[in-house]
Amino acid sequence: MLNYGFTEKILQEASEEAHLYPGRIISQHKELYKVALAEGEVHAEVSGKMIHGAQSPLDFPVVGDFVLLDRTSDAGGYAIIHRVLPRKSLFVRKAAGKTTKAQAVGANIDLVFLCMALNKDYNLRRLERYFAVALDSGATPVMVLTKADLCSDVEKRVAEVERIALGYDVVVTSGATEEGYLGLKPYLAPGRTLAFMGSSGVGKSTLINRLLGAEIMATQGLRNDDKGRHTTTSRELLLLEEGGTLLDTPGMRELGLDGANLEESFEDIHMLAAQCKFSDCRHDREPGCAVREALDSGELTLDRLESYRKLKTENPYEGLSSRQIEKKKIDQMFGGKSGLKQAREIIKNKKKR
Ligand SMILES: Nc1nc2c(ncn2[C@@H]2O[C@H](COP(=O)(O)OP(=O)(O)OP(=O)(O)O)[C@@H](O)[C@H]2O)c(=O)[nH]1
Ligand SMILES: [Zn+2]
Repeated sequence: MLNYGFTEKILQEASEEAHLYPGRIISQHKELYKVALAEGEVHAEVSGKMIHGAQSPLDFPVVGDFVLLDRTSDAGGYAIIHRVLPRKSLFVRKAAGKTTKAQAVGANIDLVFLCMALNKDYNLRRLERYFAVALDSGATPVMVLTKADLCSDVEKRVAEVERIALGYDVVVTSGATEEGYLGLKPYLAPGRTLAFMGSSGVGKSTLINRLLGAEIMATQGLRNDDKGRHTTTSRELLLLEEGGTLLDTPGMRELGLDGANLEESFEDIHMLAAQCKFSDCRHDREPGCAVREALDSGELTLDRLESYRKLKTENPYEGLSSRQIEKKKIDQMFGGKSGLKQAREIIKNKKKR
């Protein structure tokens, strides 16, 4: 049980409803969940009450969630999920079009490896976006630079990434050697849930297989022969040999560029902007602009400022959490300008917290 990341806090919360049993979602296929309990694994569905009471798709369980079930065996029919326990973190894919709603892709991830390869894939601006998504989720990000064997200037790259990492760890790995993954090992711990994010082909599977160890690697091999890689029976929450769990879903891997938290990942620019003479400074030609001063002194690069500006125009919901986005949409629908004002207030308050 504890292997699957159950903490004292979770068990405490679960014990408040003594007639229900705590479990953790290990996979999902449409409305059918697979849940790990102390007694084993069961198939489960959500209760009718949960369906009717749901206000958003985010109210439903997702892989990684701790839930409360009505039984410990599905021999007589699917178990029923009655509650989703409070989440420590949540990764959300934000709406692409107007009709699609936010979709949860992973819950209760403690630490997320943001992978970028040290070859042609290397792109600081993209890493900044992943970083922002991670900060938005509540998980702790770790920057992972993969394929070190393909790079002749690793130190320079590390220094560049450290400059955008705001003090979070930067690790270099390589799948080319047996020991190339060892930099990740210190992050494994019993009860801790890890996940990987990064573009396709950067070497996530290669690293994951090393972390999983021999036994589960065979399972992975089987899955690769299979067209449907993630089927009802496949597990998306995996136990690691060294302790801890790995949450690996297609949705998590691909989770890209929306839902970014610009407030935190561009903290340096925000701090500079706060020192501009005018509070509505556009950092263009205004006198007393701290951002332009930083550009002149080399403290801030033009690249970074431009990627910030670009992201800002691409993501009108910058700095807002999923809940706040919903609020902002409503405000915009009914309040026009005042709605926007309110959104700014939210951002300000968020920063203060
Ligand atoms: N040179 C080199 N090649 C690597 C390294 N790690 C992985 N590769 C190769 O890069 C390719 C992609 O690696 P994967 O581990 O499948 O990448 P991934 O990030 O899991 O990709 P998706 O499954 O699409 O998300 C494979 O051909 C690997 O053999 C590395 O450290 N160095
Ligand atoms: Zn300015």
